[in-house]
Amino acid sequence: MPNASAAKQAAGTAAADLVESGMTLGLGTGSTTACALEALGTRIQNDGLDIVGVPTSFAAERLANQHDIPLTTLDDVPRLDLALDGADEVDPEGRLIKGRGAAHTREKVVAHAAERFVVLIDPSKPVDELGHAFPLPIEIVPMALGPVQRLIEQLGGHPELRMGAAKDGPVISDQGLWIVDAHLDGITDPEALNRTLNDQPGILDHGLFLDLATDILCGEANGSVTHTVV
Ligand SMILES: O=C[C@H](O)[C@H](O)[C@H](O)COP(=O)(O)O
Repeated sequence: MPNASAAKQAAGTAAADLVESGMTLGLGTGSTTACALEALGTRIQNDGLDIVGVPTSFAAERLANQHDIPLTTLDDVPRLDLALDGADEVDPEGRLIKGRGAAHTREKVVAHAAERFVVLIDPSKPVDELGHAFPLPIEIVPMALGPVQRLIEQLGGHPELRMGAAKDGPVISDQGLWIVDAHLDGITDPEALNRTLNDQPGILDHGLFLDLATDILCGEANGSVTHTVV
């Protein structure tokens, strides 16, 4: 992946090194996980690594195909050995914000099905408190836009319907739904917000990932990687 930073490459390579033949994998979405998929493709080609993966998005599916990574679904493989994925923010307790690429709903399904959920980041991702650097992505049924926007305002935040860069109108997720980015200026109680959002009709899922990460691999620009077990 020539455009990825050295830090992302380091995290991606370290993640691929955790993989053993016979494993079932969750294949995450984003630029950091793309480095891991490329490294896995190289191991398949050079070492005959025997794996099968469940992709978390159409983008991940296409990348996996490019790297000759065999694919399956959670219909056929109920548990995964390892899920590899990126994050937008990681707090000191290993709680995450994900979904800058609007893939968080499938990513959460896959992470939840995995024995280990390995999060690949670079030094720009660790934060003291979630929700300052990135808004919280919320995938919604389009007709629930008004109620969800009002909920975010009641929570003291600012909702923004995500608009397409390459098309007019809202970004459409892989599920055909819309994304509202909740600008919250800090999430002081992620567990309470998680419960509130999970209780709101019309929300399919949101980008708070709590109690899911088991390992954080943080790549550095010099090629070293810090492995934190959560
Ligand atoms: O929807 C996108 C995903 O949650 C990504 O895993 C996340 O945004 C991190 O992406 P990147 O590795 O490109 O920073």
